[in-house]
Amino acid sequence: MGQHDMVTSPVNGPAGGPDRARISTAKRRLGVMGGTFDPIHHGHLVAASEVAAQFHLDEVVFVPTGQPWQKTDRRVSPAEDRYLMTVIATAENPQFSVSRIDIDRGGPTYTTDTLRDLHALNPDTDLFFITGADALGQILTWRYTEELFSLAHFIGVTRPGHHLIDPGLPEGGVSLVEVPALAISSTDCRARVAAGDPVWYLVPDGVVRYIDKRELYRGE
Ligand SMILES: Nc1ncnc2c1ncn2[C@@H]1O[C@H](COP(=O)(O)OP(=O)(O)OP(=O)(O)O)[C@@H](O)[C@H]1O
Ligand SMILES: O=C(O)c1ccc[n+]([C@@H]2O[C@H](COP(=O)([O-])O)[C@@H](O)[C@H]2O)c1
Repeated sequence: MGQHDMVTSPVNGPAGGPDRARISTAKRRLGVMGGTFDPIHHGHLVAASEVAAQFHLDEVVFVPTGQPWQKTDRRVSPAEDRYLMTVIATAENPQFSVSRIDIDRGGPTYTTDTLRDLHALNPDTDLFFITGADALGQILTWRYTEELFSLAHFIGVTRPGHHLIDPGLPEGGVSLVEVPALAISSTDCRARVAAGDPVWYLVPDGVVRYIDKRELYRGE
């Protein structure tokens, strides 16, 4: 049996007969939480945790963007800072992991590349790409969408201030899911730090300390 195979509950045979264990070849279910994470905040973490529970995911991998090509109108923190904040934020949850694939690939980050690489690294795995309502609304502007939608099932999650609607993905390609509403954004966190306001409890404690130590977002 391969490492990803799972044994389902045994199916009982006829009364008095032998039990027969039914072996399923169910694929591993990997959630993918892509984001710029500048900084990562509790809105991201709650969305990933809730989707993992609702969709019976085995794991959620957080994938910080390398170069978020649609965010050229703003300063984006170095990838290593965003990566380390993501590692700190997810470290205590054994179901969460972080991947450097988008950072190490170099160049602009396209989710089609992300999902292709994750398939190569994780055979026999179904991918579930998690997006907030705002990102889902923009998905038809992403690159290589003709391949994108065949690589994963997309899960759009509610986000305060944004309407959650299917932007017209191929039939069965997207699920819309309600998650606990946290009106937190990275933009607001950066603005608060720049203004000298606290971000305690908006981001994990370790991320507050990292922002402070690295003097991120000051003077922005
Ligand atoms: N509070 C939230 N609730 C649900 N989903 C969220 C929330 N914040 C972000 N997301 C989703 O998480 C993913 C990554 O988001 P991102 O890293 O760009 O954070 P952000 O808060 O939207 O950042 P910024 O304010 O800098 O644009 C996107 O799919 C986004 O829609
Ligand atoms: O593939 C694309 O062209 C594309 C364009 C914009 C955003 N994305 C992905 O969407 C996720 C959220 O991005 P962002 O910019 O809202 O942090 C992240 O994984 C990005 O790589 C992907």
